[in-house]
Amino acid sequence: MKVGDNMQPITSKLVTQTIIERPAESYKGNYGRVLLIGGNQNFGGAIIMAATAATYSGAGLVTVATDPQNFTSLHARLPEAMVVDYHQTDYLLGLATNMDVIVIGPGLGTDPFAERLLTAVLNAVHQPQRLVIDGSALTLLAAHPQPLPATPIVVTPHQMEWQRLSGLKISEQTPTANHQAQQKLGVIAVVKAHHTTIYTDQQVWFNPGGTPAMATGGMGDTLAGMIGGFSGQFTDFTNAILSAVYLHSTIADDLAASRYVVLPHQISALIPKYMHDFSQAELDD
Ligand SMILES: NC(=O)C1=CN([C@@H]2O[C@H](COP(=O)(O)OP(=O)(O)OC[C@H]3O[C@@H](n4cnc5c(N)ncnc54)[C@H](O)[C@@H]3O)[C@@H](O)[C@H]2O)[C@@H](O)CC1
Ligand SMILES: Nc1ncnc2c1ncn2[C@@H]1O[C@H](COP(=O)(O)OP(=O)(O)O)[C@@H](O)[C@H]1O
Ligand SMILES: [Mg+2]
Repeated sequence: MKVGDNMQPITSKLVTQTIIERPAESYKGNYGRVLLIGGNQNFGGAIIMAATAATYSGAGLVTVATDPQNFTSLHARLPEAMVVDYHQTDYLLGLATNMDVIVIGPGLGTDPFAERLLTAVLNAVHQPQRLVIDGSALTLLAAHPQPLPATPIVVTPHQMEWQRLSGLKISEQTPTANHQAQQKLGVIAVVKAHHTTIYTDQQVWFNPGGTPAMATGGMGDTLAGMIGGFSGQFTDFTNAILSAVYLHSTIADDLAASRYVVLPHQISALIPKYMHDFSQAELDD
């Protein structure tokens, strides 16, 4: 990725300013109610990894709407998460309306059920809920374009999902072309790659971190969960997204110093420690 002249790096200072120390007088309701929707019968791991990342990122309350077959395996690793059968659409939409953040797509699949569920959720999301669209939900959106809710939205495609969504072949995905495509979509775009780039209406950012040790299934599901967890806690949506992208690769880079591959759950396990360190770091003047 050629660094365009108008691209800004995400800096540790931005992360330090975003991940602030928690006031003592607070409770879980202050730290975001996050709903994650995905995990069909083949891709249960995706939503488990996303929910794990959201929980370890400090979300106040995490609910997972998934295939019931995943309930036991999810609770085996993440008793903190509440569950709902994503086939119970009316009940799920009732829950969704009280959520601060909704993450949809990890392991969702692209069958007709998934398509109907995505449409139902997109029609139900309302201001000021924050929406993270990842994985299969992006592939579905590209195949079946539909109006997006008027609320803060971020999409987190890898380069092939971005090709589907933007129409830009991977070889054409330059910062300028990506920015134009993002402006047309009217959402924040996190285009994941060796150096992930992030596009908002105002600015193009690039993530200085990243290692090929991250090239393993579940790494993007984990990022989607981190973005969801951060978006439920930090006021500025863009800074929450940028901080999640930066921390995701910073943890991986540190682990990759002594590991050939970094596993998604290894990153999630370290999120609380890294968030602590950034919340304590002195703001360099
Ligand atoms: N353990 C699990 O349950 C996992 C489930 N996953 C879920 O599986 C579903 C499908 O996601 P996938 O990304 O696997 O499948 P996709 O069909 O979206 O993407 C895979 C295809 O895109 C191409 N591709 C992907 N990234 C590329 C890149 N950077 N450059 C060039 N070509 C690229 C691959 O060659 C392949 O043809 C998603 O819902 C995802 O969340 C994956 O996250 C993997 C782990
Ligand atoms: N060579 C690489 N260098 C840096 N980061 C990488 C590399 N390969 C993959 N990643 C990161 O791993 C993640 C892959 O996302 P994705 O393909 O959606 O994974 P998933 O299998 O979870 O869907 C992205 O955050 C991407 O930036
Ligand atoms: Mg993915």
